[in-house]
Amino acid sequence: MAAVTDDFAKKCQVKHNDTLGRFVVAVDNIRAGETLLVEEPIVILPHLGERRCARCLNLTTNFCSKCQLLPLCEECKDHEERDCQRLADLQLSEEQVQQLQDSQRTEVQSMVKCLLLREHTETRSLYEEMYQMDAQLDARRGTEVWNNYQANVANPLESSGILGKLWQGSDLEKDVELVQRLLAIFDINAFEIRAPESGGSMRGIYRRASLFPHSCMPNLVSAIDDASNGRQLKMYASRFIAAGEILYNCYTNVLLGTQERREILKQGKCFNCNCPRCVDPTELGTHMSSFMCNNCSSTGGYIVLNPETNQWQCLLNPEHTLKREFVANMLERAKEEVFHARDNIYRMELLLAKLSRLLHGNHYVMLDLKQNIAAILRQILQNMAHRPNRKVYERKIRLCQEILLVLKVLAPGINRLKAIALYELANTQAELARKLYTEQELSSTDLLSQLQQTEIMMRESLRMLLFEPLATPEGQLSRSMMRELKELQNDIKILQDGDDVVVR
Ligand SMILES: C[S@@+](CC[C@H](N)C(=O)[O-])C[C@H]1O[C@@H](n2cnc3c(N)ncnc32)[C@H](O)[C@@H]1O
Repeated sequence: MAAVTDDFAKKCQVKHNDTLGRFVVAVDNIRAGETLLVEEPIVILPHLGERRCARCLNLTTNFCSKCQLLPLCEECKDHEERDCQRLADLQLSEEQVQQLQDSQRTEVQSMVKCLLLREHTETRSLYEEMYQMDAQLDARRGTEVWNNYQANVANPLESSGILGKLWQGSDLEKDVELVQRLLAIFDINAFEIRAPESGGSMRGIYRRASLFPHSCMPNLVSAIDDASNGRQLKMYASRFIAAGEILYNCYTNVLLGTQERREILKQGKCFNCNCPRCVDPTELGTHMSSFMCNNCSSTGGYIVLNPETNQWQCLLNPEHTLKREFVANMLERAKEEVFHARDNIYRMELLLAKLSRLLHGNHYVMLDLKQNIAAILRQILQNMAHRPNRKVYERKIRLCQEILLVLKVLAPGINRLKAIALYELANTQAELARKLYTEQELSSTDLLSQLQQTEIMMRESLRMLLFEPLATPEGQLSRSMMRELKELQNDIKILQDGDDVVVR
């Protein structure tokens, strides 16, 4: 566990300042796609409210019958012997065990898993490194999260007697905030990793990767290989990085608006993000949080949150404003409507048309709708029994182009979302061109030119995805794209040789 490549030591330097705490800078120039770090997690934890088998990480409600303190699913016979034995040796009473197994207290098991790292000489240094991570205790003390953790994790651990028994003879008991510190370290430093079941996720704590500060315009990409239970993390440069530049990861979803991203970072990670995107009310001209100005919409007037006045004001005429409560209520309603329209393409298209009178076409709520519509169109196009007509292809192409335009600004360089949107666009354009050619609505010269354009997009997408570890869904996609690209190149060659019958 927790092996790390030498690249980090060679290419990165850890520094400290008052704003960022510890952060990392590039020692030398770094090429786009260059790997900086390959690292295994110190520990893998379930999300709050979930329990996962200590052996296979599948969701379970069962516990190991020997130690009774760590979850073990029905399929797995045992978990790590030294952990099991150490816990069994504590000889907790039935009542104490019950207290710790309470279904409201799932974080207790995560804490036990981490405390066990300290118990073995092989893993003690990992525990100590984890303990040094940023915890932001001053910002968290007395908050709702703190109080919940106190009631559901710290107090039960304390009163069950497990801490006293584990720490007998050491002075750890004097550290009255130790449990809160570790819980805060999980919240502030964890990376989201894929769980064994489809769509599920878990948390991973990584020694070096947790040192990278956040920017909503990062210059790094993180990818977690989930081929095995190892969940190896790779961090690579998304663009050229000059020596001395700070290396930034992104802790949030780039397809959220500034207020939402900042709120997540403030609540979850205890800092105010002041990256170039967060301080620009137009979000680098994408208008991902902008409203239409009723008075100036014909002349391109958009209402944005003016950082100086803290009011929603039109960029063309600051007299035109929206009340903060109106903005908040409107967005809440819009998100609810999007949620209810999900899976129904007609309702989503109607909602998109309705919201376009209020929100900029790139507003993050609009982009969410567009992504959902594009996903349904993909399913329709994949099922030829639907006999999709030209308009379906054209609609999907348009949506992919609109999403891509925003991503090109927000995520310059290598980016997974951009690569996938580009692939979706290329693929749909090629399918439409082939369909039109078969229906004799496109000449072989036009088909050739369309397929050549598609090839350029496909190669660009593949160029980005090839940096992904093979065992990730994106890594797998890149392998199937290579096959598609070969077929495409084959068709292009046939058309160039003038043997168009084969392509039909
Ligand atoms: C995962 S840790 C990063 C490493 C941390 N600075 C340290 O000293 O260990 C996340 C914490 O770093 C700080 N941080 C990261 N990015 C920041 C940013 N853009 N602005 C201010 N603080 C930031 C915040 O305190 C945040 O809770």
